[in-house]
Amino acid sequence: MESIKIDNLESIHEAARTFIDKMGDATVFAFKGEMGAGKTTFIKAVCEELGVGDVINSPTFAIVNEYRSRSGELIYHFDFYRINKLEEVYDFGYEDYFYSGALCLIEWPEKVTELLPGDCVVVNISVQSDGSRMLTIN
Ligand SMILES: Nc1ncnc2c1ncn2[C@@H]1O[C@H](COP(=O)(O)OP(=O)(O)OP(=O)(O)O)[C@@H](O)[C@H]1O
Repeated sequence: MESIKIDNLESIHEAARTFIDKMGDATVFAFKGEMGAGKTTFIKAVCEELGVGDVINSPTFAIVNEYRSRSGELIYHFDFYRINKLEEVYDFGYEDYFYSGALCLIEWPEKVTELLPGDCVVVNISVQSDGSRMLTIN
């Protein structure tokens, strides 16, 4: 397990670069954390560091947003918060995304636990008493 501390919003890009350095060959990342923990904010910083030029928003209404990195690689950003039944994810064709080899950054993976690939990396984001965030990577 590795940890990255994010002291404040000013240092989030530095934390995102540290995270990118640790990603290795993994492609599917599940970001867990309570509402407001900072999942969207951190994913946005990671995407910006990867050179995504598009606007990065939580895809709450779309389930998935698709971006391209500076080097042209596909990035999928999921938010499964509104998923109520796994069938909704089957219908949407999750395998085409999770097993595509493209980078998948997932918010609310708890909603689709059964469908996540075995080699999915879990990233927990927790709010500390001083407002900083602690990322733990498993
Ligand atoms: N590292 C950080 N330091 C300080 N504030 C932060 C940090 N990360 C996020 N925030 C702030 O916390 C708030 C919630 O962040 P964000 O929307 O990213 O949370 P979330 O985990 O995606 O929430 P939800 O599950 O509701 O989508 C925002 O106002 C954001 O600016």
